[in-house]
Amino acid sequence: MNDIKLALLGSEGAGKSAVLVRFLTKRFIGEYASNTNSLYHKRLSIDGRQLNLEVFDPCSQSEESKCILEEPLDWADGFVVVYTISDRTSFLNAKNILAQIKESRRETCKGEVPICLVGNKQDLCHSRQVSEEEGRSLAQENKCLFQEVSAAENYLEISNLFTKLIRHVMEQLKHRGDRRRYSGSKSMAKLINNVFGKRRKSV
Ligand SMILES: Nc1nc2c(ncn2[C@@H]2O[C@H](COP(=O)(O)OP(=O)(O)OP(=O)(O)O)[C@@H](O)[C@H]2O)c(=O)[nH]1
Repeated sequence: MNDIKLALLGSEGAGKSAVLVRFLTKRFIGEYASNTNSLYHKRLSIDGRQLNLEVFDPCSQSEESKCILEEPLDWADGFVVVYTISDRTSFLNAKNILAQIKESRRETCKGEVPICLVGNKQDLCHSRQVSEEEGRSLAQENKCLFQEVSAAENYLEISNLFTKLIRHVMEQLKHRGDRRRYSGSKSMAKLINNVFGKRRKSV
């Protein structure tokens, strides 16, 4: 069984939890408790391979989150960076996050870091502040997948995007000798439990 670890990053309220829960459950839930860091678990089968997926969804509101970025950067095999198409600040933040990911992996990751950039809340295109082209260019500059989505309205696009990202992660892991910097005894679950209190979710 392959273990795949993903981290969701992005501005507060960009829709990280909404995008993730849409992928994991096919449902859209309007409001989420956003004052805790969460680690989601799901067993998946992709291309006939059984996978153990763990996804870290940090909250953006806590004091702890101001320093949380470093841990997922080390821990995750791949990243989902979310911004809101109707909020330019969230796009600029996504740009910074992409730069931080690249910087943190410069020495350790020989190939490309599997990342997908997600422009969420496509249903709010009447108040769009970031064009689709800008999103696509940023993704191209950073060699990552890109898709505009609406967690509120769509499942398929989000599902396809996660599937592509997971395939990319599986490819990268095949070529990596140092499969894990965090081994079982120092998993993200433990880190989260130790630092922030136990909060793990299975869906
Ligand atoms: N219209 C619209 N609203 C959305 C969409 N996705 C999320 N929202 C709303 O945006 C708000 C924030 O969504 P969350 O998923 O909690 O965002 P988050 O990035 O996890 O936020 P933090 O946990 O605070 O970091 C909620 O009110 C959601 O209902 C979307 O695709 N369209």
